[in-house]
Amino acid sequence: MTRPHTPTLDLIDLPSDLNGLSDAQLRTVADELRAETISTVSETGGHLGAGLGVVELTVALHAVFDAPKDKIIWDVSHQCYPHKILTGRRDRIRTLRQKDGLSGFTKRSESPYDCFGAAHSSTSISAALGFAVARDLGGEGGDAIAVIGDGSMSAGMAYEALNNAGHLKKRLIVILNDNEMSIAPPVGAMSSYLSRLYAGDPFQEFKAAAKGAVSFLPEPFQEGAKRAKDMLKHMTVGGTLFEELGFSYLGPIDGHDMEQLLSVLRTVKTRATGPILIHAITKKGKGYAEDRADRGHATGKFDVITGEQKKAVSNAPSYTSVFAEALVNAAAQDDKIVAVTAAMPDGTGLTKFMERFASRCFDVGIAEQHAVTFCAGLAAGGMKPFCTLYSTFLQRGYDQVVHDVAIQRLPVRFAIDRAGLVGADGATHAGSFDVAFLSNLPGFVVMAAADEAELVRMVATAVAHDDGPIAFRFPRGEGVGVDIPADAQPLEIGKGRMIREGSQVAILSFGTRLQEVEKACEALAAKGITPTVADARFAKPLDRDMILQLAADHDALITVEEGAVGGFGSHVAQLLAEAGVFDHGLKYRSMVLPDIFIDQSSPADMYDTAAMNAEHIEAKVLDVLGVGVIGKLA
Ligand SMILES: Cc1ncc(C[n+]2csc(CCOP(=O)(O)OP(=O)(O)O)c2C)c(N)n1
Ligand SMILES: CC(=O)[C@@H](O)[C@H](O)COP(=O)(O)O
Ligand SMILES: [Mg+2]
Repeated sequence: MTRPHTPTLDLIDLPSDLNGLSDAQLRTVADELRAETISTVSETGGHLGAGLGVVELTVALHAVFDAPKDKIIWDVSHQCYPHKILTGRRDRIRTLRQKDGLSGFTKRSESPYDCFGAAHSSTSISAALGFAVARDLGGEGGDAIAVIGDGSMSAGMAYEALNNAGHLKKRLIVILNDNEMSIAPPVGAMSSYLSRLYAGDPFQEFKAAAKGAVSFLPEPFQEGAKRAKDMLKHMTVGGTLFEELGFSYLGPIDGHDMEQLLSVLRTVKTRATGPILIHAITKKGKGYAEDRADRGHATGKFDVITGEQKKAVSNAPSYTSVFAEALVNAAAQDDKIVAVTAAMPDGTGLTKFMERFASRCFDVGIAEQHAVTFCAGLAAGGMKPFCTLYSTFLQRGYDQVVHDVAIQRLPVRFAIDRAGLVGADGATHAGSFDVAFLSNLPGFVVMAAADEAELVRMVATAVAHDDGPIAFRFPRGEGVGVDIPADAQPLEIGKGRMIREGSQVAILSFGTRLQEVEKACEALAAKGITPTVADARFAKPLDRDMILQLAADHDALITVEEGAVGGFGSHVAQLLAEAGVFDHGLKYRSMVLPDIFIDQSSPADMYDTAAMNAEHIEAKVLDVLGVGVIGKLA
């Protein structure tokens, strides 16, 4: 594609290069930065809308503040592409989200301008407050500035931070980037409250004008401050929730109006003493995707002129859609089934459920902790809640899983999407830990689907299981293309299944690595080795009989799972050890994700890094049998 013409942006390598530019030139930088962002994401895919919404804010922040001394902390940081372009990474920006390329999020190891890494939401105010306190205690840094979206303001952590900041009264700047969008349209009373703060005509008719803001302003010692004063006369001041929490509230301001932004930020920089919240109104997807339903939140590669996305042809339905359809079908039969998502109705497939059973589907906003305990309450109240979260985001609700669900043995059904390595979102989004952190909880049932037919069976199993918490996990992306049972029956709890009988070595798979195991077996067959293969289905309770029989019948047993150490394989090892099987010479190997955070790439490549693809399984079999190890894997 033709790269956009960016003569002014070409002058900028680092934020300090913005210093000599006039305000008019900064406006031009913003326009060119927007074009460069669109052009980049058209080649890489990724999070487009959020970045487009903060282009002006990014330029203004870097023009007014002095990063990396001043700490600019991007919440979630899916909006950080313009920031990366301005902070010495423009030459690599088209490697975004690719193997060995730039991360799609801020990452401390990538640049000193990424002072705090993120990808999960609502951490920025806490981190900024930490920087502010460190600074005041003699640590490094100047100003601490958190930029947080309206969607991310739904999470409890943001309020924990505001509460603490309002009390500590440190100089701290929070910019609330309010675009009235999360990934989906925002939900909740707080979202309505923010909208009320600028109800009507956002930037013209603000009644409760000058009082607080004017006292906050400097004498008009420069042009910018004069403009700021004129503007702030029209702002809503006084009585906001943020002020009650101890913040000065400035806003709402037009987050695309460079003049307003520069004026307000310069004023704040000069005058702020305590915590201050600037409420900026922006449009997600500004300048390219603002009219789309999703505002261009995330996209594949696309043609800039037509907007058409270059989609890979898929042969099988995604696991997510198979899950969603199975749940909708189950809910049609059972009116006790309810579904909960934490701001990911599309990502989890629950949109379908919402359309069909609106009163039984709840988008609670970005609030995983609440989602879990809300489900606990629903279960205690006699419903059958499906708490539908990505593995990585369930991490945030762990105490709730333990304290509110497991200890009370409440039958919350956890549908865990994005299990295992997810690809371009990288380490922050990998679903690596759920098997480990759920399987150690007394009374939990933990399942992993080997394919989409199994997933449907696990939905049926979860519906039927009223005896305590139950979880099933499945990966991002397409299924295998197997037939899906029309009338899936619940599985017997704690029973695995034999896939094929062989000899010498048994491979016990948990989850979708089963396809890689099958491929490995084909390669091994050519070498005259025919492993037994079983699908464990359950990490908890384990199929003790099957596992002990496999151990008795083979020289070696290998477990394979898409999770970190401490999960399925560790439980199998514990069983074998306790049963004294090792005393009789069984060779045991456990293939788990390695003890590193794996950076973004394709899932297949990430599993290659993890040494968990078919060739690695084949090598493991050869190794454990002492047959010799193949080529590059030696
Ligand atoms: C804890 C957590 N839950 C869910 C997500 C998925 N997620 C990423 S961005 C996003 C929406 C954020 O909305 P907002 O903060 O308003 O930013 P915007 O995209 O509108 O700029 C969500 C739900 C996440 N990153 N972290
Ligand atoms: C930034 C974020 O957390 C989400 O946008 C995430 O990238 C979505 O991932 P999926 O594409 O797997 O739904
Ligand atoms: Mg938003």
